Amino acid sequence: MDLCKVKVTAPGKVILHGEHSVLYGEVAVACSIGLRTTTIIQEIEVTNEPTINIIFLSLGLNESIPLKKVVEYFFEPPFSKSWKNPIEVDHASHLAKVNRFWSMIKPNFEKITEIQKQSLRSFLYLFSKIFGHTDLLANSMSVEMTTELTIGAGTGSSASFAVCLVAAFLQFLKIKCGCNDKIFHLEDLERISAEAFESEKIMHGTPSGIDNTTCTFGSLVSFKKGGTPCLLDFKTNIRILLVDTKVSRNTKRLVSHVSALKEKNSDAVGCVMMACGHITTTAIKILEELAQDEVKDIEEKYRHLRDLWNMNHCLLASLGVSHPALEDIRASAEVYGFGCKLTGAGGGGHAIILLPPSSDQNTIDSLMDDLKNKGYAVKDTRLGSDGVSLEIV
Ligand SMILES: Nc1ncnc2c1ncn2[C@@H]1O[C@H](COP(=O)(O)OP(=O)(O)O)[C@@H](O)[C@H]1O
Ligand SMILES: C[C@@](O)(CCOP(=O)(O)O)CC(=O)O
Repeated sequence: MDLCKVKVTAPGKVILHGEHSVLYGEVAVACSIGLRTTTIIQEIEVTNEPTINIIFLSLGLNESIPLKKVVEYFFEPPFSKSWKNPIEVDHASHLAKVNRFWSMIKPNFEKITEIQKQSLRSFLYLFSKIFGHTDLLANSMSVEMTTELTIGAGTGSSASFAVCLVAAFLQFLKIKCGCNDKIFHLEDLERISAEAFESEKIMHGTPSGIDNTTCTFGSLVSFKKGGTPCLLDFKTNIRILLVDTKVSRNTKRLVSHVSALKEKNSDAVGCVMMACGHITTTAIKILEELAQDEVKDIEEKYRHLRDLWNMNHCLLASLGVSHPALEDIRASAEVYGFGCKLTGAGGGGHAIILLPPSSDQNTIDSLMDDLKNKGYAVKDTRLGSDGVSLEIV
């Protein structure tokens, strides 16, 4: 049999509306973006002991572990030659087993960075869960991961990472089982999102599920606390600038800040949250209209969206989750008449700037230059890119 090679990409995401207010019961909406993570799995003919080579380029991580040890430690009969029956494991005990394995195989595991530890834990958790009842792995394999996303800055790098890994493992398994599918079907996507959610739990404890859903399916996902993320049945292709303040922020701290503010000003903060909810609902309606085949008054709709982005930002700023760098970016966008808001928890992280289709490229270039000269990182990308995809290799 030929040596197997699989290449998969998955998008990152931004929260368009509903950050913070989602925690108080309001609807939020997230959207995939055109910046992607890529995973390549390649089988390598065995010359001696087979190994799994983990190469996470964005983390400067290159680890090699003996395949035999992984198989002995995690794999269990009954062995199957089908990819179709996902294995259920108890999350906490499987993760504890993964942690024990890493401490055993890599005695300095506790000394590497927390970011690297998280990625290695997730990797082995997913690998052993997906391949754990198969006896199809004999050769060495390399798993290489790269990303266009900034890691740890609210644009869904962890979900994009997990979705890519699961999708690549699943496709690898399918090929090993003799299946020649060249696309992911709905049941594959549902499984990819569900398995990636387990990795999100490793990274975040109690994730909402909005990130893994958005990075798997692409496009727009709405979400209410305590509910299941809902895939909106329309696509968008809006151009944005994604601006990285390079100011690190702590989501938990910002969430606590808002909660303390609400304790003291329950009605006022309640009204702000409700206003954010109204903005989300109106924005979804406009996005839905913009996704129709024949759209009337496009420019007017973009002006309306711009107002909603600006209003949403100011409401978030009133909660104390903006930052001078975010305000600076907004001021630059305002000079050119563009709408702009923080995305995610705020306090730094990223801002998004809405670019209507009529925007003049020279104007966009000038704005980008202004922002770069001020020290921000700027990416020109689109909202609503495809979800996880198989690439031909
Ligand atoms: N390309 C990647 N390669 C390896 N690990 C990654 C990659 N992207 C993200 N991660 C993992 O995801 C974690 C980032 O999660 P998080 O802090 O939630 O950031 P984000 O908001 O970007 O998802 C990192 O600590 C790292 O463990
Ligand atoms: C502030 C919050 O609403 C969004 C956090 O977004 P991010 O992880 O900073 O992208 C928190 C949450 O929804 O869990």
